[in-house]
Amino acid sequence: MTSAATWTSFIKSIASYNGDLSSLTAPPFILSPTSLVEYSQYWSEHVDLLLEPNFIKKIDNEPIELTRMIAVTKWFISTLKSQYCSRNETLGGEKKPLNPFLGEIFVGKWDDNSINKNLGETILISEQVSHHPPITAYAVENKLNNTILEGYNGVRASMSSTALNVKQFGHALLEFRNLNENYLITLPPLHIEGILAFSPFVELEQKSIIQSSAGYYTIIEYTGRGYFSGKKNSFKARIFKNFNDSKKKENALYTISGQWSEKSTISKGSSTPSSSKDEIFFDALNNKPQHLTVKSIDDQHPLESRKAWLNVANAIRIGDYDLIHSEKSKLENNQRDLRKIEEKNNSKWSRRWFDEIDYSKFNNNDNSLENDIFINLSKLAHLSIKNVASGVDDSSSKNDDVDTMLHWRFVPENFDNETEIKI
Ligand SMILES: CCC(=O)OC[C@H](C)CC[C@H]1O[C@H]2C[C@H]3[C@@H]4CC=C5C[C@@H](O)CC[C@]5(C)[C@H]4CC[C@]3(C)[C@H]2[C@@H]1C
Repeated sequence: MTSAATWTSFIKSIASYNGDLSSLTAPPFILSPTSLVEYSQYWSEHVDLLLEPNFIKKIDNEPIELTRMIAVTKWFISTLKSQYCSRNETLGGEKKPLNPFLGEIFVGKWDDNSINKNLGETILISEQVSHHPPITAYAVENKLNNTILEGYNGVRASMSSTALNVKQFGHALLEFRNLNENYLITLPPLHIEGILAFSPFVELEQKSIIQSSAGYYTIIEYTGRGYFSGKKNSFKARIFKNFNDSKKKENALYTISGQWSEKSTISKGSSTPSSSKDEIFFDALNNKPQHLTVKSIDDQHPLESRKAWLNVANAIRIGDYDLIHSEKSKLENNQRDLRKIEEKNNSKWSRRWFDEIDYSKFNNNDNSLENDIFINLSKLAHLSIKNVASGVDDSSSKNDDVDTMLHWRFVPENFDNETEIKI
């Protein structure tokens, strides 16, 4: 069967599809040899921008916290091309990632000489903390500058007539511990366009926010081709003094607009910057991503993603469907056996470097609440702390049918005490 015919039959098979993406058996040519647990690296392919707020000096008539919020917004915009376009660049289009098994890990580092900015070593720690539903937790840590980004991500998907709609769950927390300043970052919904046209690609939609502990609040609105801007991967970001000011666009202190996969410009105030006369904010075409260094497969632990999936990834690369199926089945059967043993022993897989924190246990008079940066930043941004889709505000009716408040948190001492896995 030609791949176009296979693709058409595949599209028919998912027409009435809703829910867990991993249950899809996609044809081999749409499969990526990379596991979803590796996608955490896309948060830090511009390490210099991630760490920049540590080096900002106060400029005249502007609070330094505002200058830092502009820098954090620039770093966040710089992550989007890697997050959502890297498969187009390397594989010719969006692909279906390998579905990580419970406990699958991915570690790597951006060492000094790769970015030669005397920033010190930055490490990536990523762990599949849940298989049903798939949830990846991650941390990016730079000890020299006492800076850490941690977060987790889960997705829920549904098919419309022409696109796959994806809601993201989770959030990211960026902590500058030398500055005693931190940020909450929410994740935008997205949809996969071009599925019927047999060349799928991601387009972001609606909005995501960045909330600073200093009060500053950035809202980023996404549009794509066919919207008023007409260009794919478009966005408009507005930086406000705080959440309440964001109710009126004219309160914006800065406005940034353009394409997150190409160029964007920035101007003071609430007017939309023009690409001609205003200052370039970020140019994704001329800022190549900094790729992290990963140990060779021989030096990897069996739980490390590229070692665990090696045979499946090689089968995908040669497009041998039967071999993909047989190698994948070996790995999945091994996982099923592990779960059966755990069930028999009434034990469960222990997460290595992350803990699931139940925030519903904290009540308002519990003193451990005020030091939790997620609680404080969510309050400033008026965001729900329930397990609703990322960025849902605390007054939304979407909260009514969700009660749980379970969020994954990095446990640095677990990683510091790690003996088996080397970066
Ligand atoms: C639905 C039919 C089907 O399987 O078609 C295959 C198509 C390639 C579309 C489905 C897959 O598209 C992939 C895109 C993936 C997202 C890309 C980037 C990110 C950001 C990262 O920080 C977190 C994960 C996330 C949201 C990926 C989640 C999984 C996505 C949607 C893949 C789809 C299975």
